[in-house]
Amino acid sequence: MESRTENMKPSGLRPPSQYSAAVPSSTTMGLQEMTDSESNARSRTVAAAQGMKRAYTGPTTQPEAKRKTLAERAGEPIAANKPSIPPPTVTASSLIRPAIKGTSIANLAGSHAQAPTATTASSRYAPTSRPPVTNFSQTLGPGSRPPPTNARPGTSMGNNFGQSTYGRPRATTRSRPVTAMGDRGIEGEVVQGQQQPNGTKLSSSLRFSVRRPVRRSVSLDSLLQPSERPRDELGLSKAMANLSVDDAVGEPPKGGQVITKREQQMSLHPRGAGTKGGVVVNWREQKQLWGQVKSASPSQPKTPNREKTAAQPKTPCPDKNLEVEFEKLGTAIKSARRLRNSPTKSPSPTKLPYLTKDSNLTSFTGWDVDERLDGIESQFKAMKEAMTTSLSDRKTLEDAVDMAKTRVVNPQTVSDLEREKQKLDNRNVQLQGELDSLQRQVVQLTLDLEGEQRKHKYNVEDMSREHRQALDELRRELKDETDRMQRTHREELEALERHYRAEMEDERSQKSRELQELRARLGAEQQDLSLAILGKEREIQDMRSQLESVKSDLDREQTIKGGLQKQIAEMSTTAMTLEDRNRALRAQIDFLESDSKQQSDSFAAMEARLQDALRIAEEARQKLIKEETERRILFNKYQELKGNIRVMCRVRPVLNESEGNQALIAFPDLKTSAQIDVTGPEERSSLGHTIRKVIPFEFDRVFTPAIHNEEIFGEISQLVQSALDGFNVCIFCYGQTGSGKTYTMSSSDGMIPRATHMIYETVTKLKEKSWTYTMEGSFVEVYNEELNDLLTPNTEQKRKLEIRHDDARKQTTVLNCKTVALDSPNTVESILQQAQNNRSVAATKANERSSRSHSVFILKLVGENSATNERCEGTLNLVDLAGSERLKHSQAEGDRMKETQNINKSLACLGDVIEALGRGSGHIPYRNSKLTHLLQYSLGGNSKTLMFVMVSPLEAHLKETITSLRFATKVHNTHIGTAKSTKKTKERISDC
Ligand SMILES: Nc1ncnc2c1ncn2[C@@H]1O[C@H](COP(=O)(O)OP(=O)(O)OP(=O)(O)O)[C@@H](O)[C@H]1O
Repeated sequence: MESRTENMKPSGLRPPSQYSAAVPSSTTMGLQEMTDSESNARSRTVAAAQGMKRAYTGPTTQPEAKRKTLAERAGEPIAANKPSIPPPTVTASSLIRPAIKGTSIANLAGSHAQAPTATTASSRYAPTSRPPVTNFSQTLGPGSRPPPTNARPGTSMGNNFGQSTYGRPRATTRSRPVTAMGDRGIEGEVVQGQQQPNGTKLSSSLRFSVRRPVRRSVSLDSLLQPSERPRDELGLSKAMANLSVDDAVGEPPKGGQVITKREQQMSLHPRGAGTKGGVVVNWREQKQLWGQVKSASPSQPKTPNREKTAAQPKTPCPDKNLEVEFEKLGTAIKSARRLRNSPTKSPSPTKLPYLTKDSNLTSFTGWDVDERLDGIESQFKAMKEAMTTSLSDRKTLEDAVDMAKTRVVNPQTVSDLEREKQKLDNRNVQLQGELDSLQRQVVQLTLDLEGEQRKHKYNVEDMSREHRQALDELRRELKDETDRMQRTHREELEALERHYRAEMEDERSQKSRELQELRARLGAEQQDLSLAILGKEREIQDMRSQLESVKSDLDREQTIKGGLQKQIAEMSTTAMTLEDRNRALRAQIDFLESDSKQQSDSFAAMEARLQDALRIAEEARQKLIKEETERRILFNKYQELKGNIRVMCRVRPVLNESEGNQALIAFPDLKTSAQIDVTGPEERSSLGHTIRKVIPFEFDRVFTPAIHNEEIFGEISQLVQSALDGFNVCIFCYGQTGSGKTYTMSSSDGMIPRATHMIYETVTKLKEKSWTYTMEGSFVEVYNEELNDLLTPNTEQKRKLEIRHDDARKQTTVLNCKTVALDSPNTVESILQQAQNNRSVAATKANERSSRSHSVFILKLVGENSATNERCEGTLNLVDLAGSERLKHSQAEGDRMKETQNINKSLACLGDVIEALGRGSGHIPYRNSKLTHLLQYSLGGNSKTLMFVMVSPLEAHLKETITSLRFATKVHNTHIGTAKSTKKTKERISDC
């Protein structure tokens, strides 16, 4: 057996002592007496080996197997002559493997000597499904089992009982001579039993030598066709194979013969016929025996075997034993299953040999008992079937034995057998000779083949060498070629690189030259362009100046053209008149030429009527001039009746939400539009309540935020007319910063442009009444009590302005002040723009662009009437006062504070002057401030003064608003010149 089997653990199902004691000694052991180790394939080997080891002291100590006598051999062909006996379908190992405690498959096999199990020992690793080996001869030949590997140990048939393998090299086992078994002997390769690691030679009796001869048998089978073999030889081979299988589990040899235990028990073994027990013969031994037979058979006594056979006590029929043992086995399996299913049940003491929970399971606690039991059961069934088959085979064999016995008894049969033996020997010798010649042929062929192989090998080596050399040569050439090509390519590459590099350098230098040229050209072009641009700018400036001059020329030409057109129109009118006159005169001439009296009377009447008409026209013209003069006097009286100093109030609208909350300002009398109610800030009443007073103010006119400049000018246009009539008129705007003074006075549709436009229109109309006017305008500002000329640019040297009063004419003149003749209405816009630019404007916290000076637009109007020789000289002063905010509120510092102080001072002086005028005081403090000094003849006397008090609608400016309104009320209550009714207003408390 294989050496590894020794390493296998012993079955835990039975103590080793039990099984080892049971195996070798008991020749009649039943199934129950077999240990699990024996029945277990893994343990079986050990058990067998141990058993064998105990039985044999060693192969070397055993005597050589006794050669079979002819008598012993005589019975064999008989059994072999029954080829119809079916081979066992179950392998020995498959029988052994599923066995449970107390069951020994070897014993089973031994007890049924008629059921040979021609399987290999390796079948313990093969399941029962392995295809059964029909018989020994069937395992040989092509297409049979695969050849065993060399690792396999020696066969069971030769090594153990035939001879020792000690000191016998394996190589010597090849090419064995023909054995006593005829063709079988030479078919099998005799393999020596292998030395086990423990030094013992394992018995191969548990294995079968069926596989071993396979390798050699292939060639030999091809040499010896089965059809050529005698039928009886085949039968003999099979019988021998069967015998060897059965004997595998047999006892040690007795007297040089290996006799199984079963053969000792039963004399019915087929090979026992004519002999005392079966002979264990492996192939090696068979070959030896064959030689022995050849040499010793003639002198071999025949009778002992026969006697031995005859003397063999007939063993009781094993069928019954088998059946009993099968029953026991079945019962044991059932019990085991029951025990498995009811683990709490104590095992019966009588069934101790079975697997119980008390069994020594330490080594196999991990086994799956159910699976194992299932396996055992299935294997048991298979075994049962095999045994059934074996029994039938046994019966057949028994019949054959009986027949053989009959032959033995019959001397004729013995002689027949001898003859047959002789024939067989002859045949064997003949076959041996053939085999020798065949072997020689084989050797020769082998030698030839080897020679051919050597030759071929040398040829191959030569060719491969040549090929290698050629290949090396080719490789060298290829390498050289590759190197050469690479060198060439490298050189070409370098040359190309040099070439392109040079080209690139050239290109680069050329490009850089071009770039430099381009840069130089670009720089020159840029210079030219900048020069051209400068020239163009100069041209543009020239063109602009030319355009301006052309424009002014055009204006002048247009004016001239207008005048000429007028003249043409007048001339054409005159021409038409003259033509009419001419026609009339011609008619008159014709009439006169007619020289009739009627014509003379008619002419005289017409002449008289013409004279009347001329007289009436003159009277009407005189009346008209007189009426104009009367209108002026009446108008002036009307103005004086309205008051020479008038106060109007204007509330500007809220510009946007960011300005803050709106003050509570009401306009209660929309009919007269003369009242304004301002709700004052919160106050504490005497009772401690928080109250807000509603302060009513009344003026000549109150303008709501919705009123535009046009409507406001309608109110002051009469004052402009007064100026045209020769009165001094002063219209000024008073109010805190941002209340809308400049907007009312100097904006594009403010009072100044509107007044000048009105004056132009009126002057044109007055020409019909023989009035011609000259208009001069000047713009000054009072800043920090200094007079500034706003029409002289700040860049120019400004001379100091001085105020001169002409008491006789009641006119004021400002020396060194630029005066502009207003010969067209457009001139006023340019004057206003120029003045606005030169006006002192500084940033304050109250208003970003607050006017820090009082500006005064002075328009002198001088009119002459050619018809009446009348002359009038009036002055229209349009004053935009500086912001009237209080110093505390404005938080002015430094220069701003000084400005504010001067502003407040001049405003205070204005109030004082107005108050003095109202009181009719003999001394009017005009000289207290530059402003009042400048406006001396426009305040008081027969001058007309209009003060606009400007009101901011914001809650934040409420206090300033009230202050301004109170100042305006004071002015409004001033009586200058004519009597004026004064109304008293009373404050009331609003609902808070
Ligand atoms: N009636 C109005 N309708 C529309 N906008 C107005 C009106 N009155 C004043 N404004 C605007 O209010 C702003 C302040 O007005 P304005 O400059 O005339 O105030 P001011 O009293 O002259 O201030 P300052 O004393 O600082 O010169 C301006 O932007 C102006 O256009």
